[in-house]
Amino acid sequence: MKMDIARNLLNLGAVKFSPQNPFTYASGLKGPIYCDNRTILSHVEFRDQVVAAFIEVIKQNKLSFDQLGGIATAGIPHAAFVADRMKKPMVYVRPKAKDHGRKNQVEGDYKPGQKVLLFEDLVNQGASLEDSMAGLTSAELTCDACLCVVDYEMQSAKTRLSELSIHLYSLTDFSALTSAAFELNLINQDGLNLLREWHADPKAWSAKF
Ligand SMILES: O=P(O)(O)OC[C@H]1O[C@H](OP(=O)(O)OP(=O)(O)O)[C@H](O)[C@@H]1O
Ligand SMILES: O=C(O)c1cc(=O)[nH]c(=O)[nH]1
Repeated sequence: MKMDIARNLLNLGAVKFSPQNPFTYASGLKGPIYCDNRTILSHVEFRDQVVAAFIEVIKQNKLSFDQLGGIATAGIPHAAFVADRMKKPMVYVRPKAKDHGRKNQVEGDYKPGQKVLLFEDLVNQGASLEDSMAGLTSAELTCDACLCVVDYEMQSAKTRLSELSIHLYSLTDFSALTSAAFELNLINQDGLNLLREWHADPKAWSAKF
């Protein structure tokens, strides 16, 4: 499944490589790859495949939850499509609480003690997931798992998630994306080496720019 989803993302043009003029990420770090999972929403066949793959992961791993939870913004549509297909309730989590209205960070109708299964589009450093966990905890909700389309398999995110006792399930990851990109001749051996160098130490790589 991971290679198939990776090939489809690459064939859609959702993944861009720009080592000379790197992307700036949500964390502020710079890096040579950007995967725009938001483009999945515009491609109905692939979007259906992604929804089906998420549901397969939930069923195969017998994941239990009271509500599905989308992480704002890019995780929300995935949670919404799956919630609709499975006929399950859903909430979404803002990066921080609103400072007006009901001042919520978690939006929806929920009760203290309920368990949320989170959806994120991509996990890089894991900060967005950590912020969402803090929001769930403040709202007296629990969570022990998150589903994402792409996991960059960063050591910093692994450490963070293990401290938060969150199990991450991904439809594809850095390893599959780079293997598929090489296989499809979108990157050559030098490109692959550069991506691996970035992945081994993203902070040191970013500091060069
Ligand atoms: O694991 P992290 O290092 O936190 O990075 C991943 C996050 O960054 C992106 O969100 P972005 O801030 O671009 O906002 P969006 O979801 O509203 O597009 C992405 O959608 C993840 O939420
Ligand atoms: O870290 C990020 O902000 C990030 C990386 C990436 O490849 N795609 C994305 O949407 N966000």
